[in-house]
Amino acid sequence: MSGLFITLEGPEGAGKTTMIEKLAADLSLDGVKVLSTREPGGIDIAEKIRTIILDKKHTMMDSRTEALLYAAARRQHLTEKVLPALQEGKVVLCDRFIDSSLAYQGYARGLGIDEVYTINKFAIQGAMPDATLYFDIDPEIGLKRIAENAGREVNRLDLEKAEFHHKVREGYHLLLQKFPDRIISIDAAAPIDSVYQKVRKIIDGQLIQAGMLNKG
Ligand SMILES: Nc1ncnc2c1ncn2[C@@H]1O[C@H](COP(=O)(O)OP(=O)(O)OP(=O)(O)O)[C@@H](O)[C@H]1O
Ligand SMILES: Cc1cn([C@H]2C[C@H](O)[C@@H](COP(=O)(O)O)O2)c(=O)[nH]c1=O
Repeated sequence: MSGLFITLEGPEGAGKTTMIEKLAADLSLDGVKVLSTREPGGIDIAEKIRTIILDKKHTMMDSRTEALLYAAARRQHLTEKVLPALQEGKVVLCDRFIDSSLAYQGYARGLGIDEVYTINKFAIQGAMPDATLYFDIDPEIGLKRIAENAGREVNRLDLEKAEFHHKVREGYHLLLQKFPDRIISIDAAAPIDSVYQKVRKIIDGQLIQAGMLNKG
């Protein structure tokens, strides 16, 4: 049996981590086997790559180097953690995946969505998510949330100019048009409970469709 691969995407502070934590807890209570993980990271090699990419001192990092490092971290995380969990029939909830590279490196950095997609196709060998929840938020609101979250360390990407963060959002909007069957947009400016209700409804629909949850 193969599991279900769900990715969560969006600009900084959109609420992805908050939603993954709630979902993982509730799905586990419903008897669904869940793996929650994140990119870049989730395993030792990829967490080390994350430290290199997000280090605030690395202001000299070339955009293509950045795109390749994200793709390398993705490859290792996918083969070492995500694919084995899917083979065990688990629901994998992944905080960021290929669409982050397309929006941040492809569009906001200006490398080109199609070029960055090409290197990522090499990295993932067809392992695209079954569904992607995109948390849409004005970057000013997202960055304010992060600034108010004492536990969240500020990283190199957070420190980019406001224009960059607006381009990230624009990039995601282009991806909604490019992948309309896979990416579902959610208004992330709404209160946490209302965002979560929408998320749960979408995930339940996916689980029922995949025969992994019986409801009512
Ligand atoms: N819908 C919401 N309304 C208000 N605050 C929220 C909402 N969702 C999350 N938050 C708060 O915003 C902050 C950022 O949320 P979270 O860490 O979940 O975002 P994120 O998308 O994972 O961010 P990043 O990817 O940049 O780390 C947290 O303090 C969280 O409690
Ligand atoms: C996977 C991926 C991530 N990014 C950026 C997005 C964020 O600014 C950071 C990750 O930090 P978070 O707190 O875990 O969200 O990295 C990117 O630019 N490209 C990618 O492929």
